[in-house]
Amino acid sequence: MGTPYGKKEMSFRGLYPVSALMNHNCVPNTRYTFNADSQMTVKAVKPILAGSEIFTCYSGMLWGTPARRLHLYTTKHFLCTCDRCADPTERGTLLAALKCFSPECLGSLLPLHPLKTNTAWRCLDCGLKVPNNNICAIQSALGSLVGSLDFENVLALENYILNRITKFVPRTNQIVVDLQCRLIWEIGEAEGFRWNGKNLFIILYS
Ligand SMILES: C[S@@+](CC[C@H](N)C(=O)[O-])C[C@H]1O[C@@H](n2cnc3c(N)ncnc32)[C@H](O)[C@@H]1O
Repeated sequence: MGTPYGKKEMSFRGLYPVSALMNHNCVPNTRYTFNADSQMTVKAVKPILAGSEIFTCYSGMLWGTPARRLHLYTTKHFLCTCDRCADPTERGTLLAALKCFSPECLGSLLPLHPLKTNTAWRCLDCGLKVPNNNICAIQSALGSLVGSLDFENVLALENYILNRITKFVPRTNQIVVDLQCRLIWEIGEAEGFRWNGKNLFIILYS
């Protein structure tokens, strides 16, 4: 367990026999926190009707469907089939979307059948169909790119988001969202850092 970003990440294991009864949903109805004594608190994030199931999320909330499903499969041994996983657009968030491979098209590629692991992907705009192995190659190259980043260099990170990564993926993609969260984290933590009042706004809202 740990905080998602930055130097304050920590790792520990514990036995939580009551909360361990919760099943997973990619749109859970609870969230959990730990205090300094490692006690866990589970809170509802929306009204839960008496008798309905209480869910938690075992995976990254801001990861796209292929990343969440792979993580759940390798760590918890099941393939999630929840409504969010079944929806190619993930409720319009387009977190997994890649830029269309066709040079003239500005559209986004999304999985055609997200519950099938080897699904082809299709452009929402031009309809171009791309086989799953091409998509995996791009995803792995993007993972290596992000792995080489220095997350503590705030200006380099901002420049990277504005000028480099968004050449390859749409701004909705989980990598851009994750980098934005890291940037916010770093700005909040950086000693004496002064926000110029412009760039972050552009990153977050353009
Ligand atoms: C921590 S246990 C959850 C409680 C468990 N269902 C029980 O009855 O004790 C985690 C396991 O529950 C199952 N599980 C949880 N959420 C699931 C889901 N959305 N779909 C399929 N299996 C799930 C998986 O086998 C997973 O490894």
